[in-house]
Amino acid sequence: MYTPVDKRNDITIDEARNRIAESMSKLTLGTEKVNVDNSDHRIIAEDVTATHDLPTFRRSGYDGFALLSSDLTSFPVQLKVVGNIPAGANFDRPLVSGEAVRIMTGGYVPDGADLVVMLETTKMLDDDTLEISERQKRDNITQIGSFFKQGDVLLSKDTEINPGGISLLSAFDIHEITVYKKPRIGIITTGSELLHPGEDIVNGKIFNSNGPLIKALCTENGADVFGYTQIKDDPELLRQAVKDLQGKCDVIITNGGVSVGDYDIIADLAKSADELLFNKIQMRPGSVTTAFVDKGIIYFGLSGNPGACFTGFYLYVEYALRVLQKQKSRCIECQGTLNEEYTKTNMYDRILRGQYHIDSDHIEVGRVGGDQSDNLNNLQRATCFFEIPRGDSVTPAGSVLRTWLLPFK
Ligand SMILES: Nc1nc2c(c(=O)[nH]1)N[C@H]1C(S)=C(S)[C@@H](COP(=O)(O)OP(=O)(O)OC[C@H]3O[C@@H](n4cnc5c(N)ncnc54)[C@H](O)[C@@H]3O)O[C@H]1N2
Ligand code: MOO
Repeated sequence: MYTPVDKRNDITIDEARNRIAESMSKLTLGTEKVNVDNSDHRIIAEDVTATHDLPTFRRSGYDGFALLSSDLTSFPVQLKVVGNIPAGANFDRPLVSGEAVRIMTGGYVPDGADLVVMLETTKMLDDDTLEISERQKRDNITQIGSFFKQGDVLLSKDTEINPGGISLLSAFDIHEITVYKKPRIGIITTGSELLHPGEDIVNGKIFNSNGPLIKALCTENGADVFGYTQIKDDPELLRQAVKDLQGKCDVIITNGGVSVGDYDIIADLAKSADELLFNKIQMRPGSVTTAFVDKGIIYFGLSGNPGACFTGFYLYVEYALRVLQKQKSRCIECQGTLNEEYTKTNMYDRILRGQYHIDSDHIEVGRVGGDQSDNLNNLQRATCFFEIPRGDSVTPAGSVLRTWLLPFK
């Protein structure tokens, strides 16, 4: 029997994101220790401080000679070369007036010496006599603690570590750091039309392309996919799939079944949840994207249509995962200039999958592939979204539009 459609309360993209941010900020991720070598893109859970000054010794910035600046009063001046200090070597006595040592970049500047003269501005008169003819402008010495003093914060809590940070920690011989655990995600794809990999194609059935899309996007965004399942449009199977994930996941992402059809089982689950965040957004595609909280887990119900699923992930799930990890979205919001007229109109803002080019003074955006929400021919190629404002007028070329540059593209 036909069931009347619920009236949904539609909200803007920004309002939906605000509701997500508020809910995500109530979740906390545990912490764990990881090896620094494996910490790229992990989020540091406590300040990491310098265990010692850096540099730990006065270091030569150039290949040349270390000497006492007080010896350079008149020119030319001759000094006796009393040793050689390659990088890594020690020099066990203070240098005294009239002496110089050959030194390499990174070499230990001996006590007493307060100046390194670059090799290019020196002359050897014989095997151990050095002549300097010019006044020196800089001492060319990197002083102890000039980069970091012991106790300085190297990387502060909630920083996303990158290879630069890994190198910094390695410079202090720090091998292990405390990071937040990765968000644990469960993915449930729904649809009686979905084939399993390797099955024969038959009328009405399709391969599941959104499941692998969501899985890859979660992984790319620093989450651990704990569960992944594909079920038919059956509320009992959904209940079982949710039960299997409860207690193991921070976030459950479902796909399909959020619209108003007879088999939209996620829409029904959302209705009985502890808190509905939204189930209608003033955008296309993905207007039925849904989010709710139930038993401490945050659910995102992404649309089944591939274009809508893709768009919904970046605008809401990526954003949520980043908020959960105390980071800003990696989708860079900016203004893009439309490269050609767009004639379709809609009652909701339309988020088009596009490509961008950075010109000298602006970012140009244009469509790529089809704009229908069931068309997946541009998911690989899309590098940005841009927003065609709602209304009934054509959007002319040159319009300046809200744009999001997509990460890892
Ligand atoms: N009467 C109405 N019908 C529809 C409305 C509406 O407002 N009133 N909204 C339309 C819009 S817009 C969208 S988007 C879809 C959203 O539907 P659901 O999110 O509930 O998704 P399904 O109905 O389950 O599937 C839609 C479409 O996507 C395909 N699909 C599903 N899962 C996958 C997958 N894992 N991989 C690839 N493709 C998938 C599915 O076969 C359908 O073709 O509802 C419209 N209808
Ligand atoms: O919400 Mo649907 O994806 O617009 O076609």
